Amino acid sequence: MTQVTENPETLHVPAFNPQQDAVNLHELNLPEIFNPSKTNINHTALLILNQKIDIPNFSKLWSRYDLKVCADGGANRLYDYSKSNRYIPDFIIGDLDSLRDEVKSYYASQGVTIIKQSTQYDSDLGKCLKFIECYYHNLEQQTSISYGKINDYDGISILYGQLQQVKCTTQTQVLIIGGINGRFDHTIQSINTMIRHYHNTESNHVTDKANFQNLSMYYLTNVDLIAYLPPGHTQIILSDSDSSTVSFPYHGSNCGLLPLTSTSVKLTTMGLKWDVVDWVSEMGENVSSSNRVVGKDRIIIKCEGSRGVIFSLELDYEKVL
Ligand SMILES: Nc1ncnc2c1ncn2[C@@H]1O[C@H](COP(=O)(O)OP(=O)(O)OP(=O)(O)O)[C@@H](O)[C@H]1O
Ligand SMILES: Cc1ncc(C[n+]2csc(CCO)c2C)c(N)n1
Repeated sequence: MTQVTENPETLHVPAFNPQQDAVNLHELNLPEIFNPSKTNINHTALLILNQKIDIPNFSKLWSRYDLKVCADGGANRLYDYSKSNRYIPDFIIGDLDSLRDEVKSYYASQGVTIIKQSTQYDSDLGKCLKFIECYYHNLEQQTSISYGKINDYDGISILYGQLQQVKCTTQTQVLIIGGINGRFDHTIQSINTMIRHYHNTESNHVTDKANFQNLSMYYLTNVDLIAYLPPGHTQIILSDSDSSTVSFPYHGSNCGLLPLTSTSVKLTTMGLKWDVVDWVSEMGENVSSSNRVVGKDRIIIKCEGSRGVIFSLELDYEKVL
């Protein structure tokens, strides 16, 4: 039987006990996204796509993330963002059809590595994500990639295929700015890339799926954060440590559980204003939008099915950054 419960504005949600409660436990640690600590995440990357940068307190994110990559015209956006104090990325990657000449020569003069990948069978977003994985994989294996030797058609994709055969043990977190709420085809492809990445449907090397789960990716807009919650249980951490008070940054925030995959998903939640039990959700049927965070410290979401659900969460930037 499916069930929706309307909760009070604040709800205690007990910590998840993996031994007792289930296998396949994932964690979405919200404070770690805005202020990553080295104890939980080994590597971080900020990926700038080609849309105007309008994230409040962008400079804080910039200083808290290690590797900075711009996808093609994303470099124009970074260049235009601040004329007085220019932000210098580590890499610019893409087919380079959008990168302006003055931006290219400025960043080249600042030592930025510019990698052309002219294939039209992958988005510049896809190329950058593969590159980030290769970059950290390589760092871990202590091998050196000569970036000048990557073929300028699809060299990153080839390198990516080769590296997937070597197990990687570190955790990388990629925060992506600019992939959502501009052009609709790009927005849907951004969501598709996130789902695809998790389920590894793009690579022939499916022998070691764990490799792909070492990289987590999130989209940030000027109003919300978007994440993929895979099949299994996800514990969404709302505060740094267990506190007796309400976790203010996210408490009361609007959120959505959006079944933007190709199949239905059965959802059970704990910590939302409208919690559900065994609730079948799919496009064209039931979809939970305009829900609200009422859980103290955490929310727990269970997804049953072959695919998970997209989670969107409204942000109060004054509080989270
Ligand atoms: N309007 C937009 N809305 C959302 N995402 C975008 C938009 N424009 C670009 N992106 C993202 O930024 C990445 C780099 O963009 P790029 O500079 O190649 O833009 P573009 O030339 O407009 O893309 P395309 O060649 O596909 O038209 C793209 O792969 C995409 O993920
Ligand atoms: C079926 C199919 N549809 C669209 C494209 C075009 N395309 C996909 S990614 C990309 C690069 C964008 O920077 C381009 C042009 C294709 N190759 N195959």
